[in-house]
Amino acid sequence: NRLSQERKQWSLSDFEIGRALGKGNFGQVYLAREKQSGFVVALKVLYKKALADSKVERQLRREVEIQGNLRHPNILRLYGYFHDETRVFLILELAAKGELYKELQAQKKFPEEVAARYVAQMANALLYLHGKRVIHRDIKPENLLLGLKGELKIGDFGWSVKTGVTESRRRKTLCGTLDYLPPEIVEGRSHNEKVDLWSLGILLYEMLCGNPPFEEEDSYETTYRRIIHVDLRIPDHVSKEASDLIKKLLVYKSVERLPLRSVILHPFVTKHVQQAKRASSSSSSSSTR
Ligand SMILES: Cc1nn(C)cc1-c1nc2c(-c3cnn(Cc4cccc(C(=O)N5CCN(C)CC5)c4)c3)c(Cl)cnc2[nH]1
Repeated sequence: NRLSQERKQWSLSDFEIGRALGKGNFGQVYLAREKQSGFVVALKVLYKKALADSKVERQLRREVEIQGNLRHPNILRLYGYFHDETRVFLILELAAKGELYKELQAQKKFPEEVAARYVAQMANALLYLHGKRVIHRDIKPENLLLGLKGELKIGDFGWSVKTGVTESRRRKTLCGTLDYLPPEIVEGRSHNEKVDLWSLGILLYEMLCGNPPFEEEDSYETTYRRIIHVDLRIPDHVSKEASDLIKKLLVYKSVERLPLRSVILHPFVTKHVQQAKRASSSSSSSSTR
């Protein structure tokens, strides 16, 4: 479609703006329709003043650079961007069913088969990202959206980094909740793409239990201590397969965390999720029935 034409100079007059869909730290997101093609998008409006005050321009540039080059069904497309004197506009794929965290708030917790489907979709998206040497670093419900068929879409790359072979030593300014951060980040040590495996474990726990595992009522220090001690308590209502997968992801030593390929093949996932048939098995099977 026209939107994905590279290097088109977009401007606000190319769009009809609809209702506000949601808002975040630096701006709002509106439903919008590109006038020429009628293509409906989500237009994220960010205020330059707010971005400058919080020194996140570099982060925004990285977000646009990274997300603009990604193509995956479980990653929200960034079609392009433009700016005027006071605002930056990101032209994003519309996730028809909105924000995952609102769904999680409404339902308190998800049934295991729903959580298993989201874990499989996250694992596939992370396999794709890590294959391109991108670490997301901020996997949590607030950054996840839902497409038309209820499929999960990673919607925010504000904290992602493209790393070379060496581990990323970038210090993460610890703003917001610690809940999803792995020990190596809260302890300020070097970290690599295995931070996303930890966050996937936290996400699975929160989807099944309704709260992240190390959450403490407004006590940063206690959360910090529970993370570095991996002080994990899994409620009895969680199945043994789900509990096993959580324990294999929430491991202090990042090298010992279950690799993504094993996550996709884990009994908790295979019990609920029909894996895409491997090409060889489907083509080789002759119809004997
Ligand atoms: C359809 C539909 N129905 N409803 C009720 C909502 C939707 C819907 N929303 C979106 C949205 C959307 C809207 N707001 N948000 C949340 C939002 C909005 C603006 C900025 C942020 C933000 O700053 N973020 C950075 C911090 N992390 C934690 C978080 C990100 C975050 C996302 C997008 Cl991007 C794409 N498709 C959508 N579809």
